Amino acid sequence: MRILIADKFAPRGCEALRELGHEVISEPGLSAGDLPTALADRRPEVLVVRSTKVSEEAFAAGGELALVVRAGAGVNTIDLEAASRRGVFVANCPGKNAIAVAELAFGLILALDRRICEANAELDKGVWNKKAYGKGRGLYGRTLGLVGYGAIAREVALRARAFGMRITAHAPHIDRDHAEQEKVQVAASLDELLASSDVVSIHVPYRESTRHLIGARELALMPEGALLIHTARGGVVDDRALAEAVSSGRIRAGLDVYEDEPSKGEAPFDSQLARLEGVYGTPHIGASTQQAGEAIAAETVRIIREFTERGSVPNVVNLDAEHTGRFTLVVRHLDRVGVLAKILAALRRHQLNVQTMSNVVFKGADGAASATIVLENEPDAELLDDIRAHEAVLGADLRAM
Ligand SMILES: NC(=O)c1ccc[n+]([C@@H]2O[C@H](COP(=O)([O-])OP(=O)(O)OC[C@H]3O[C@@H](n4cnc5c(N)ncnc54)[C@H](O)[C@@H]3O)[C@@H](O)[C@H]2O)c1
Ligand SMILES: O=C(O)CC[C@@H](O)C(=O)O
Repeated sequence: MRILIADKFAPRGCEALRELGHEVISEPGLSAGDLPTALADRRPEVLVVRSTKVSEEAFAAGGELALVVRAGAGVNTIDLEAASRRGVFVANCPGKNAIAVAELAFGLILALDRRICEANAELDKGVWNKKAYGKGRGLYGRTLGLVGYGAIAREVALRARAFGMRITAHAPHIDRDHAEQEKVQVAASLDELLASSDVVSIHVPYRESTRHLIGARELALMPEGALLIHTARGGVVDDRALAEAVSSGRIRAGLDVYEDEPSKGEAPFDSQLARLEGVYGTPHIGASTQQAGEAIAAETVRIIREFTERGSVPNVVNLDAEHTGRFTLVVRHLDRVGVLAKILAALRRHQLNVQTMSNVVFKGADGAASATIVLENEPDAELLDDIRAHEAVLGADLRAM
């Protein structure tokens, strides 16, 4: 297969893909604007991206594309609807950079509490100012509020426990057993979490429903002197409202992501928010450790390998989970050419649409096989009789799901 890698990617990952026999084209400098032309010229079947946006236009140009791998967690940079319309699988690498992001989030928390950045900047200028910088509040016994409780938030919680912090979390679906085991309290609401936390750390994906999840109203709920850590995705926080809250001196913030951040590795960035005194900022480097890069590359290789060798896509994010069908038809049959086609022809005669289908073969030289066919509508008895009447069919059963 031809694989286009349109972002920086661990060299070990490129080598592993070549060892599997794939043609790998690495173009780390490609921008979102260049991507449609690159896809039309190179005609890859697989595209690997990190921050590079994959637009409707890119999907339209990439006629051969069958799989897009987001070498990271967030998939908001990929037009998933455009991918689904063309039957292109999109997969990500969930959790593989979670530790790296948690480490950065903690770096920001510690640095803000002790004002390490300003203290260091003054020392660099030859100024000794123990008086000003000896006023950290300390983390022990303070409350950390996690917005979202997925892979990254859990890693942050693990580290917070080591610092003796109390932890609360808010997310739509929290595994309460896991939370209890990890000594994480489930907040009754986002508002309650914001009002009761000394440090709030955000770990939710960017979607329509999480756009400006944290705006002026939510920021106003945070106690005086609290810290807001945002390493999730530009757009989850209303940056303008955050700039006002920080400018007022009520809260301070540690940020890795911004609403107007560049998608390139190097670019000018004239951000009023990032320049504020009460803001510590990093240029979207949460996932950028050598360890995370290698873990992401290994997962990307695994996804591509599964896809090319077995046709299945681990971590696929654009399949219709709701549309799983209501009836399962299990047909045991002789493992011969044409039997499945006959079963499908019977389904067509009865106007039944297949949702998912799989076929397994029993051990043995001249064996039998079993097909599992998931349907949305209930087949009538006549269809079952039709299928059972086939000389190569050993049995057919219908189950309601
Ligand atoms: N800074 C970086 O470099 C970097 C790296 C990796 C991921 N990220 C971002 O962090 C996000 C989270 O990553 P993850 O691996 O923890 O994802 P995850 O899918 O494991 O967890 C997401 C959590 O958010 C929760 N959630 C969803 N909507 C919510 C809402 N409205 N309110 C509260 N909680 C909500 C989910 O229930 C889940 O608990 C990613 O989507 C990505 O955008 C940033
Ligand atoms: O690849 C990166 O540098 C950022 C990735 C990160 O934002 C993610 O969602 O995994």
